[in-house]
Amino acid sequence: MASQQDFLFAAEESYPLAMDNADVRYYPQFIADSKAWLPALQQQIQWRQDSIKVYGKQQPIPRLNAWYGDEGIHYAYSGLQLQHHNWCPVLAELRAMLEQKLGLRFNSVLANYYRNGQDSVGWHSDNEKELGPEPIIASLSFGDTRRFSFRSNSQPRSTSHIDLASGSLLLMQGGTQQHWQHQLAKTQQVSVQGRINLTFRRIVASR
Ligand SMILES: O=C(O)CCC(=O)C(=O)O
Ligand SMILES: [Fe+2]
Repeated sequence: MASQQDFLFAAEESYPLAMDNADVRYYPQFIADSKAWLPALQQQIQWRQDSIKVYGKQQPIPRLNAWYGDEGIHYAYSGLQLQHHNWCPVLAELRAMLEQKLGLRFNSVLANYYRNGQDSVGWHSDNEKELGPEPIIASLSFGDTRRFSFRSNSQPRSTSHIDLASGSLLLMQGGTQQHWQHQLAKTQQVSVQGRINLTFRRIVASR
C-alpha cells in the first residue's frame, strides 16, 4: 500500500477553474501510482447498485456506490437513505492522507464505481443541508479518465469541463454547490479498468 511520500501534493501543482461564485481547484497528480490502489478499492469497498424511484418506478442507478461515515453520522442522497459502513482500511488510509495534506477534516465518503462508459451520474448539486451552507468536497479519482462537467444555476449555458485523471484531486468549496450543478456523462470511449471516485465530505448536522 502507498505511503505518505506517494502524495505529490504541492500548492503550485494545482490550479483553480475559472467559475463565478465557485471555488474549484484541480490537482492533476495528487496521488502517485494511483492505479495500484484499484484492487484494494474494488475489493474492500462494499459496492452495491442502489435503485431510486423515477416517476413512481424503481430504477437501478447507473453506477455502483457505497457510503462510509463516522459513528453517529447520517446522510441521505437524492432521497436515498444510504446504508452505512464502518471505514475499511483503504478508505481510512486515504482519508488520513487527505486530512494531513489539506489540513481539513472529513467524516464521511461517498464512493462511486463507474464500471464502463455507460455508467454515469446526472446533473446535481451536493447541497444536502447536512453538508452545511458551503460544503467542502474532496474528490479523488482512480482508473479511467472521465469528463466532469459543471453548469451554472443562473446561466445553464455557462458550462465548464474537466477531464479527471487517475490520481487527481478535485476540491470543491465555497459557493460551488449553491451556484453550480455537476455531472459525469456517459461516454463512448472504451473503458480500460473502470473508474472509482471517492467524494470525501464533512457532514456538519446530524438529524
Ligand atoms: O464521479 C465523480 O467524479 C463525481 C461523483 C459525484 O458527483 C458525487 O458523488 O456526488
Ligand atoms: Fe456530486
